[in-house]
Amino acid sequence: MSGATILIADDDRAIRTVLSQALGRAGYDVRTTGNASMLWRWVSNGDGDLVITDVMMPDENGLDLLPRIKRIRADLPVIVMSAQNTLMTAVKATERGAYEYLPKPFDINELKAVVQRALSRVKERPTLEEGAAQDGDDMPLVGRSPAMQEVYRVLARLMPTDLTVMITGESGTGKELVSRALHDFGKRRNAPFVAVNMAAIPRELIESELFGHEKGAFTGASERSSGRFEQAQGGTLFLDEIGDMPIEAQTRLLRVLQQGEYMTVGGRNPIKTDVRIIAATNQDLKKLIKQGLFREDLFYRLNVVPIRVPPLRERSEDIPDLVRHFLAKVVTEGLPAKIIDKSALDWMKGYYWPGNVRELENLVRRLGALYVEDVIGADIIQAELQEPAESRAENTINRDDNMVEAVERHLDTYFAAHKNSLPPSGLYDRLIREVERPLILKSLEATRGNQIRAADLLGLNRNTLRKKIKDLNIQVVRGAKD
Ligand SMILES: Nc1ncnc2c1ncn2[C@@H]1O[C@H](COP(=O)(O)OP(=O)(O)OP(=O)(O)O)[C@@H](O)[C@H]1O
Repeated sequence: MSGATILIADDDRAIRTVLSQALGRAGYDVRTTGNASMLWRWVSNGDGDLVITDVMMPDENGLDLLPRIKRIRADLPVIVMSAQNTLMTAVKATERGAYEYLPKPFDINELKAVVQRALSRVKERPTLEEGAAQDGDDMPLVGRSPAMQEVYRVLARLMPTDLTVMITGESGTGKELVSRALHDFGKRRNAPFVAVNMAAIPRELIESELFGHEKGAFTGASERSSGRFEQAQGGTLFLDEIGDMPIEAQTRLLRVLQQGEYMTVGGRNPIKTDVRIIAATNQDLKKLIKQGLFREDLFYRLNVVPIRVPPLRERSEDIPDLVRHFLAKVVTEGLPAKIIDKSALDWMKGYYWPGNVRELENLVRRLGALYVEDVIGADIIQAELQEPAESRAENTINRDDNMVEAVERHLDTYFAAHKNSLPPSGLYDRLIREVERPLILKSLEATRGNQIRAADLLGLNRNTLRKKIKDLNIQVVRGAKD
């Protein structure tokens, strides 16, 4: 729709200039203003085919103007750009009827593509009623890094839809929190959110857990029982650790996604279902597909919109905000208030965070519970977390060392870091766990996930190994062919 008129409101002259040049060159008529009142005047006069507005302007917040624009000109697409890059800005912009939300800084070509899309589809997007969004303090997801903003942008676009979503990310990155945000701010928010963790349910019970069972369907089924699909009716079903779903249950799930109905275990009549599915995994599903452990057709049904939650090490700039958030949270749990100083924060930014945000949250809780110091410095953090990412390579066991020497050196550093005090109690278990985890992981790798052979290799009883795998939260890729 070349020749269309675009109205731009931003109090930053440089942005106005860049946008008006780029869009002018693309063949649009562009009008710019530095305040919201001029924009409102143009819109109420019926001018313009599309609006691009900033949020913070000297006379009014662009997000407050948005519902008024939509009330008088519902079809006018509005693109909101903002440097206030929180999930709530993205959610509010979407809820109030923005066509698109672009966190600053953005790529000018991306903006041009959005403008083109908006003008070729001048049609009102479904908007949500207002009132769901809350401000600042209750922010469900903390962090304003570019990596998280991208997540927020996708979330905001998905909220008014029922699309199936697949959330991937390492353990502890916040996948469940993302799925909750999608539900809590989406159109199903008044209906149930039901979360099921595939890894936590015995495999033989998963189908009955999800779809329910009839009385007498199997030994022990003395009563009819409703499944999670029934409990989530009208709402959202969050299928966590989807890679652990047994293949028979996958077939059943695929049928639900294809036909919108399912049968209980032992049941004869199909039951209609209206549930939004959000799946999550920290495994590589493509690898599981190759190994015949995950159905490819189910993968494509679930992977309609993929969201990757980045590991914490890729967004270390979020660490200070997250630390502040967790410090405030532990105070509400009755633990003393602490300050984590800048040297400590800097050190944390260089750490690898294998357990991601969960590890950070647990660390903050430990600091509150175990240390008498009001101000926590880098030495304490270092002792708690052992070693920063950069020094990891130097500190790992030197190939020429024997293990005893390496462990001794490691412990010397650990004790030295505590200077005149002792490390927190529980050292024995902590250290053994640290050795146990890689030992079991490597043994499973060597036996390609075969637990019987791994138990044999380790000289452990099979049940003991199984329990350790569970306790240490180790993901086993099962069934790989030798
Ligand atoms: N961005 C965030 N802001 C605030 N808290 C967060 C954030 N991300 C994660 N958390 C917190 O970290 C912990 C782990 O998050 P969550 O359970 O959502 O991770 P997950 O990726 O689903 O983990 P797993 O794969 O192990 O199930 C939770 O206590 C959650 O509240």
